[in-house]
Amino acid sequence: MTTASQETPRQAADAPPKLHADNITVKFGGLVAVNDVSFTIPDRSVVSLIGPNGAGKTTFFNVLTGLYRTTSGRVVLGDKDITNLVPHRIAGLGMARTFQNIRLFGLMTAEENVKVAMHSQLRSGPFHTVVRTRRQRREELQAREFARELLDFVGIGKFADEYARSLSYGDQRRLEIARALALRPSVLLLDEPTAGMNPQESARFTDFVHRLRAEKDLSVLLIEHDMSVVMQLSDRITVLDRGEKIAEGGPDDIRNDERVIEAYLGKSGRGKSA
Ligand SMILES: Nc1ncnc2c1ncn2[C@@H]1O[C@H](COP(=O)(O)OP(=O)(O)OP(=O)(O)O)[C@@H](O)[C@H]1O
Repeated sequence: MTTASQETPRQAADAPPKLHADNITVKFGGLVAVNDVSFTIPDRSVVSLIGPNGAGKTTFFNVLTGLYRTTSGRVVLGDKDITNLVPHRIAGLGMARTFQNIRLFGLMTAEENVKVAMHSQLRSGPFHTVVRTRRQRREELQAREFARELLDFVGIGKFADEYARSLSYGDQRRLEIARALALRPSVLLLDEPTAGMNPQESARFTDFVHRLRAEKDLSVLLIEHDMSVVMQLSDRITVLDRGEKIAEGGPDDIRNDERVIEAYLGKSGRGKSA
């Protein structure tokens, strides 16, 4: 049997879709931020969304996670139509995300941050919060164990009792991922996960995503500006420019695609930032 870790990128890219977005258009007044973009995330694959500044990547991401509404088009997760559902419903159905700007509770410990994320999934209701029942105590214990397991998995188990704000930048990013994993997602969306990391942290992060994919049964969608991270991690890359999908393929196809080179460098070769 082939495990996820043994799959070649090509096999992973050909797996059945875990998520598909069909003909997504998003308009802000007169501005078309995303124009008729279709896209799939194959099961247990790493897919990256790249493009110059203002290409529409974040807008597209926000539509997938329910933060923005589509003007038209459809998003399907597994076999469920999730178009324009509210973010917590989409998260509950198996799509978790991290944010470009870290969103942690600085004055809570790392473990507490993960447990807060888990809270929506605990079964005990308000009654059990007032009257501590055996079920509630059991759930708390399980939540604690699962939080510790996730912190170990992302490599910051030894900081479980530290305040989130006292962690290094790279470790805060790891904590964000632990919080997202607490939702037991089938699709994990990472918005510029290496932003602000130094080269060593980025390299460690790349290894970590390889492990994530090998050991957790999930697909990853990445918005990332660091091309070496994108090229090392992605089974498939989708390129947006000015709201349009201009290319899609494996790292080698994208590296050599004329339209992509032009979108990044401009016809005259004057650099646009990635
Ligand atoms: N809430 C909003 N209201 C109005 N315009 C918006 C909104 N969000 C994004 N836009 C516009 O939509 C376009 C696409 O922006 P978006 O942030 O999705 O691009 P991006 O590819 O993520 O860029 P970056 O790499 O700089 O983050 C831009 O012209 C942007 O100004």
